[in-house]
Amino acid sequence: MTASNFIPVVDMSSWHGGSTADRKRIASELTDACRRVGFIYVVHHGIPADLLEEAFAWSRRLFNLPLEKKMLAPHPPGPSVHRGYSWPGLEKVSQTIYADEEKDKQAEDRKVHDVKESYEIGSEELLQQPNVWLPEDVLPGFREFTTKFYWRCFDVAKELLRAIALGIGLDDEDFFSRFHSGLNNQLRLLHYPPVEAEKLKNNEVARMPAHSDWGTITMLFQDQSGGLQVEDPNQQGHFVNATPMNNALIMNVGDLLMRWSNGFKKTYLALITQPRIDYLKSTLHRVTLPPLSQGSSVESSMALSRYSIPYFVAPDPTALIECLSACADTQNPPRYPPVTQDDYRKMRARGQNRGVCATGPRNLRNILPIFGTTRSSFVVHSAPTYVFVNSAATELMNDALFMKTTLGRRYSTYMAWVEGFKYTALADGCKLKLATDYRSATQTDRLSERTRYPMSGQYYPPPPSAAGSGGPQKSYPPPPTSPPANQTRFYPPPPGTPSYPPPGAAQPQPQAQVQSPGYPTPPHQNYPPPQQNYPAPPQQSVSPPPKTGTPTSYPPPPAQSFQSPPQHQQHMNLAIRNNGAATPPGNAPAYSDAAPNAPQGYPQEKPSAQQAQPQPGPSAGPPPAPNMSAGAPTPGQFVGASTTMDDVGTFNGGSYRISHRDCNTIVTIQLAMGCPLTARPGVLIAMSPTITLKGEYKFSMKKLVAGSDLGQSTFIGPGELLLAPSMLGDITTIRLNGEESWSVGKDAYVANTQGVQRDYKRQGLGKAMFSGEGLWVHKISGVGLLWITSFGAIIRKDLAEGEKYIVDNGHLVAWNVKYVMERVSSGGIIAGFATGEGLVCKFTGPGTVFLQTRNPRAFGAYMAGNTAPP
Ligand SMILES: O=C(O)CCC(=O)C(=O)O
Ligand SMILES: [Fe+2]
Repeated sequence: MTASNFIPVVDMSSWHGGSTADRKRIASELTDACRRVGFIYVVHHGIPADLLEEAFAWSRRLFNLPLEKKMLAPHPPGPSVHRGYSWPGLEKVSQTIYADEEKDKQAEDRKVHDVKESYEIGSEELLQQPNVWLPEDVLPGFREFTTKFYWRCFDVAKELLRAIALGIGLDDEDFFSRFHSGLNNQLRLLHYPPVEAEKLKNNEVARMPAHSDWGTITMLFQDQSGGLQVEDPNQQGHFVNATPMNNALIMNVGDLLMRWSNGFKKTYLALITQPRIDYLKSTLHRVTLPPLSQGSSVESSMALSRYSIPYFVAPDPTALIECLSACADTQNPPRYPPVTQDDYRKMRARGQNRGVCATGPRNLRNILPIFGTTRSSFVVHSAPTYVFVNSAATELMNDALFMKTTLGRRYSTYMAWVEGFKYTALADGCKLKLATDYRSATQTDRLSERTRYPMSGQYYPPPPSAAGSGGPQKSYPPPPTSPPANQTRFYPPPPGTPSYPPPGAAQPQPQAQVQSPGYPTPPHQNYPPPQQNYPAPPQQSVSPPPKTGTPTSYPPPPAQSFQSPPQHQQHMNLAIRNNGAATPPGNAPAYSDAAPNAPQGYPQEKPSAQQAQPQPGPSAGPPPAPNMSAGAPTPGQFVGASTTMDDVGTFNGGSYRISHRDCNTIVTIQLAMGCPLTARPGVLIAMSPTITLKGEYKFSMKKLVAGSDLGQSTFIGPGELLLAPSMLGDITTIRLNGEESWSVGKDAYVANTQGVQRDYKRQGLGKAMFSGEGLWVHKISGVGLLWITSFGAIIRKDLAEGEKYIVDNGHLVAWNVKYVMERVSSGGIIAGFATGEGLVCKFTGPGTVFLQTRNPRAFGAYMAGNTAPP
């Protein structure tokens, strides 16, 4: 079958200004083609040929730039922002569904990189996805042209959406337009470099594997090279050429229009339902070897360079895509739960980039090993939704992603993301019933984005210049040398919170790397801004006590007058917020601007855009000086390392993101080729198959006491790692600058980058040691990043020179301060904890102490008390 008689052609010339009959005819031709094939050549669409030529000329100019220039606008890590330049091999498109017996084939396929480069452009209005532009002098005029072209394409898109609304039979021609302000579309410039035809044919490399698009419609412009193929909806797995047609655009239906119209993907649902034919199809398509010219053989041919420009039309992020009543009836009830564009996009993006397909049910089985559940089988039924663990898999009908988290030793939660909604179940034996089916989930289980989307990252192979280093581990090609063009952006606070101005001209600058070996640094990042601004402490004082009654007079607080942290740091206080009532009366000590002898902060290895903004956490720069009143910090003066916002950053050879900080914290680490990372055994939850793992055990006498605490796992990139501690708590990053040594509690150590040294030591307790109990800690020094975990939230306390502070042992996480350990008897300052008495540590500044808000032992005792039989 040839393209011309397979993909219908629709001529829009009499759409504009045509009679009602003309418009109805065009609308029904278009919609009919959407029903039968899902792909349509649209001619006389309204974009002039010379404008299209110009667009291709800009694309060629862009991709002809040297790599290091293109890397000045790198695609940010993670699936949430899809903008800027993606180098060959970065993205792996996949949607193929494999039968169980084809597992090996699928694993093989995932190793095949997509040989394409692309540049994604969105609207400037979509703040969640800031554009990543090249510096203007690298390609003057590029930004202006592509922006203009973006909006020109949208004009055409609006007409196509109108025609579809009319063709479906909606009374309201503007129905779809109302969900499309245009800000959420995406213009994609694509270049497929020349490649040996034989390699493409043999699947040694790919151009773009079969997939459906995620939005409402796609308008695709392609050059004359060929290679685009569309699946024949009547013959699964059979693809036909979408031969280039001069000046035509190819329109195809995306998943969201399919869902709106109660459409189907034959591949998934035809097996279980008899689909009606009148649904709009989101058809699989791919880019592969173009037809060879007559007489030439695959062995001797090259697939030439190919350029294409898709324009993805998507509803606004919050638009709820629900089955249209015109497309459902009692025989054909809605097939898909409502979903917002943003939810759906994220679900697809996750699968797309991780090499895990988020929409193919059978791919669940490929996901399971990633989450370490190789011995379990999961079965998902549509309604009610059940998950069976350790039982035989039968049939999978929903699109789902699973993740397992462990709560202590006994309980596991299994979370399923089905069609973008989260289900949670607690294992009781081997059978799990999910909490909700999707209908109730849509109303009651709309959890926060962070909770619903656990996979924060994706595997980014290093840029091509960095690949293939076969040499010794420490010698890697240099990272890209400049930051993305646009890093100055003011992110408005959420509604209802006071807003503080953005940090002045604090644009992150590339900074010399602190660590010695040079790994290819992942591209500089434009992370989303912190989500929250916290209100400033109120200015007013609490009213003085009433004059009547026995006046009680308390001695004034010690004369110490510590200085206030800079204003923005006060706002970052998350651990204890000043609600006004606790503000000390007017005689509070005077504050000045800077603390003498305040401990020095940790140098940034590489500042990120986010780090230029006020943010909490140890990586946010020098610790603020404490603000003391009556010898204790004034409420509002703790610097909470605790936060629910993601902490993101880079290090030499990788990047990290700490997310899900609602007690389910994970750290996602991207490692460049050859970059090592050391972690505590057991913290791994998932990793890319490209990571190599070296288990290493330092055996010594210490092991007798240290047990597994001295063991370590070393992971070597490239790829992604997901690490999580076993406790319910947070994770914090400490940047080590080589000049200090940290003591880290037995259970607090999670992982560190190369350059960090770790030992396990018993603290010299001197006369304070008693009853054989000691305090074993990790002694950590060197240069690099260290990740620690807490039970509960983590609080950072910075101590000025000579400042003293007492902390219960059970709440200690890490410190770099001198300390003295003491036993405090029952009724002492630590009274009230489950142990009744215990060790406390008295610290003397300067330095920093990290505390955890919960005491694991106390919690253990509490749990034991509550789980004992009555
Ligand atoms: O390059 C092409 O022709 C197709 C591109 C495509 O399908 C996509 O980017 O989704
Ligand atoms: Fe596509």
